[in-house]
Amino acid sequence: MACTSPVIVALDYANARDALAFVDKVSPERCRLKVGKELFTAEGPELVRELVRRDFDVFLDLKFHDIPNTVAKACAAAADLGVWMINVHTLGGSKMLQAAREAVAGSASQPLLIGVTILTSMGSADLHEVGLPGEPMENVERLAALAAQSGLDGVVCSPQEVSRLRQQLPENFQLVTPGIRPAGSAGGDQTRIMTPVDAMTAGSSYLVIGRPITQADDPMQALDEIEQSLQLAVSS
Ligand SMILES: O=c1ccn([C@@H]2O[C@H](COP(=O)(O)O)[C@@H](O)[C@H]2O)c(=O)[nH]1
Repeated sequence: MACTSPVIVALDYANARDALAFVDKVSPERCRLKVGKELFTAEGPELVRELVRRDFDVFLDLKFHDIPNTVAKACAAAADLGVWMINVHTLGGSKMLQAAREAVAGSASQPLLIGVTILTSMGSADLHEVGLPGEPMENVERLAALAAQSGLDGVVCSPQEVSRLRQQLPENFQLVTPGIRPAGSAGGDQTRIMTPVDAMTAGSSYLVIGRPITQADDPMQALDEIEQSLQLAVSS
């Protein structure tokens, strides 16, 4: 059975043992899983293959950003792992994005190819520091348009940009949103945040959630509560 939940749990663990202790308690129908830089650097592709073998939809969040040839080769290697979604930084520019698009199109498994716009940890002062003028919103809008023109399947953005992007981009364009914080949970290093229900109401396709689940005293209860809040919002 396919997963109908929008929740992608970020497996930001230091090692495979800790990650699999969480994974053993969930099923592929219940949630999707994200493997990011920490876990991938520690454990490599074999853990990704194991999650794919267990039938999970895996988002391999390595945010490739390099010259077009290198990114294309990295995307092809990522696609060959059989993952469901991969990503690149849109700030790599259209040549890099199109090279990634062609590499994925030529792969056997053809994962969704998503472009990271502006990291959800960044506010306007952080953008100005690196020479990007304006607010996160206008930067995200510009980069999301570039991603769409370059043939990507969607973008990573904060939930705060979703309702604006929904008015500008094709209906089937995927809006993948980290920066999700249930009411009362710590923001940590995230700057542009929203609750799971508000993000879905705004039009997010997927909610990427890490610490509010994985660092909770009881991760399964935290996941349950998020799921229940989403179900209640749908039924009300
Ligand atoms: O702009 C981005 C892109 C990726 N992420 C990743 O999402 C999760 C969020 O984890 P939390 O613990 O829920 O903050 C994490 O793996 C990031 O690498 C992001 O946060 N923002």
